[in-house]
Amino acid sequence: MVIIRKNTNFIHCTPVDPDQDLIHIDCASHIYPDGSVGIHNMCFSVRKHEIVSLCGQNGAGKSTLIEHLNGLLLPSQGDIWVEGRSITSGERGDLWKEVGIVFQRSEDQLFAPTVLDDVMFGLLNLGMNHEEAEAVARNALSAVGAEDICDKLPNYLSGGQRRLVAIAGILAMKPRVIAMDEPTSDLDPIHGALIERLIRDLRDRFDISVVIATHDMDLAARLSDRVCLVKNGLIFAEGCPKEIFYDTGLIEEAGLYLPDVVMTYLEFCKKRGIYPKDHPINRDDLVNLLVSGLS
Ligand SMILES: Nc1ncnc2c1ncn2[C@@H]1O[C@H](COP(=O)(O)OP(=O)(O)OP(=O)(O)O)[C@@H](O)[C@H]1O
Repeated sequence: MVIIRKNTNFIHCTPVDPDQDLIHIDCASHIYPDGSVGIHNMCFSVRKHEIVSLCGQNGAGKSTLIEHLNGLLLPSQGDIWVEGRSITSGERGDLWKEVGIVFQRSEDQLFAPTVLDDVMFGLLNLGMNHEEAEAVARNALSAVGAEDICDKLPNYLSGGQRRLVAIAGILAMKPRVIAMDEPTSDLDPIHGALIERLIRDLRDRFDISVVIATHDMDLAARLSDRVCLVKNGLIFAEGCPKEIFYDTGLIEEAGLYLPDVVMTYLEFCKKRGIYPKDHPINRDDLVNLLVSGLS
């Protein structure tokens, strides 16, 4: 079911289901010091064992929302609950362990002398001994395919390599939720595919929920359990990819484009004079449909 929210009628919601919602944000507003509106009437939950995408144009409010997930930013009006605990009224000192953020500009995240030191930094801060921290860090680097650059200086890494190291640093901390701002935007296709696989693994093997902010509708369609459309600081619609991406009016309202698979299928149906009743959302779905023959 697609949930539609109107800008004007915000109804504050208390945590809907503390057993399912790892994070629940009920943010009437986030106003930056210069008066810019980052968030306006945003209600958002991260549930257990899911990949959820935030899709919207530049300036829609995706990064602002992501920075609320671990209390880096707080609502000007409203509250955030992490596993049922309000973080504006309670202690938020250890939130960075539970919710890791991989920023769009990964270079802002790396500061240690070597890649390995960087990934070990948070683990040592947690009190892990050096040997154990090194083993965990090497595992995390290997999970993202960056084990061969562990002795390099972060300053000398390419943009894509920095992204991989930043993800490894967060992964090593084993948080409950990882939020990624444009996770594949500066990666080559091989590393992009590796990160895509890793995001699925985070959910399926490590039971970490993943929030992705992206303009890449193909990525969102392939990966997401749930898609949230963001505009003017508000999530104005959310649902599963098949519902959201086959609602062309909603996608247009968000100022986005349809994923390639959806566009191809709709054009194919139009040319054949077929009603588009199936909703393939990734390439495999589409190929299987075409092979089995459309009726
Ligand atoms: N530090 C800041 N100070 C003032 N205004 C800000 C700041 N960061 C973001 N904004 C404003 O808040 C609004 C939402 O920006 P945000 O970065 O969250 O959008 P976004 O959807 O992540 O965009 P993009 O896809 O370009 O990264 C924009 O109007 C932006 O100009």
